[in-house]
Amino acid sequence: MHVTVIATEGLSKRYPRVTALDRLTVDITPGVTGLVGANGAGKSTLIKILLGLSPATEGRAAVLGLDVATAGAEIRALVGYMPEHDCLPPDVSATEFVVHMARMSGLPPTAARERTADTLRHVGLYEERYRPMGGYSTGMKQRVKLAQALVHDPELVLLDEPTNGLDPAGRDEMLGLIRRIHTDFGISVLVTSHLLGELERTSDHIVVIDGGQLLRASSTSDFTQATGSLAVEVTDREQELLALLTAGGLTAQAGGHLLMVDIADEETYDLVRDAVARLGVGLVRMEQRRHRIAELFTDVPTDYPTGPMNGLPSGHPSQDQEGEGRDAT
Ligand SMILES: Nc1ncnc2c1ncn2[C@@H]1O[C@H](COP(=O)(O)OP(=O)(O)OP(=O)(O)O)[C@@H](O)[C@H]1O
Repeated sequence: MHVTVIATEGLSKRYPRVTALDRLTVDITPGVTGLVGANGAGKSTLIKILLGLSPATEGRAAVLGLDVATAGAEIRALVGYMPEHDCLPPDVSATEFVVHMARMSGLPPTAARERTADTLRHVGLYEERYRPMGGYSTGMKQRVKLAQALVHDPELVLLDEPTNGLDPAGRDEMLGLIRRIHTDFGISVLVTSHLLGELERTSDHIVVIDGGQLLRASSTSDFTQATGSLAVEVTDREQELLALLTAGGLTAQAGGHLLMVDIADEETYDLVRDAVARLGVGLVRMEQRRHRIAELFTDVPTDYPTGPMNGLPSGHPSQDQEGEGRDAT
């Protein structure tokens, strides 16, 4: 087991007019890692460099301990890749296609057929797998793309925008499948999305890039760290409770029967409980509001077509994806 599945150091990719990656240094450990960034942030560029398909302009990167500059073929034998765009031949069935991809990865014919059947079943394609893919829904095509990334039993899969174009139910199913790639098979996953909210649910670690630069890399729990506020709902006398808490040195706001109390430290809970007891009012609930990743980014563009939970780290409204409006969760 590699302690670091992906490591980059000062990695840059410059095109004549655009710097797609700008001195990116990041370590990615085993598990599910979400790579978040607006359209054009450099996610696909990073994936192509990691697969050894596109040379970096400067800097270094290693995948499973192998140098991307010299060991591209070895890396591609150990890594599965799900590309962002539709790339499936319409006249071929999922079974034929995935068997072909398994053979390309070096599996002998019988193993390729067996692995194909298992993998297609795993991603939820059954009888449809014998029909030409031209008639498939977007969700079915995404599943085939996922299956071909998994068929040769890789150590790591790189999934480029796997939820693209899916409706909310399809997206949830895809996110569940992605999670299980790691929990059921122990395969590490790097999954990209411009939607922070969905990666927060799926990933152990989150890496945020913007304009080709690293904005943040940490565990998902650090992102969602509970430093926020305590929601306290009482049956009545909320203004008196507010006065008591404020007198006790806490910062709080009241609205209706609900008070939002800033958590100063562990004692905050005791102070709230004691004040409620002193007033003799009923405590309906007391719960901590966790910050969600998207709330950490304050400069969400106002013209972005989705709700705030899917906010982006900077102002790059989505322009070129087929599924606009699909993000309303
Ligand atoms: N072959 C290329 N030639 C010139 N510029 C490119 C090329 N490939 C990508 N770029 C530019 O590099 C930047 C990063 O692109 P990249 O595709 O990596 O972004 P992304 O985060 O994957 O976004 P998306 O989800 O839209 O693909 C963009 O400004 C893009 O226009």
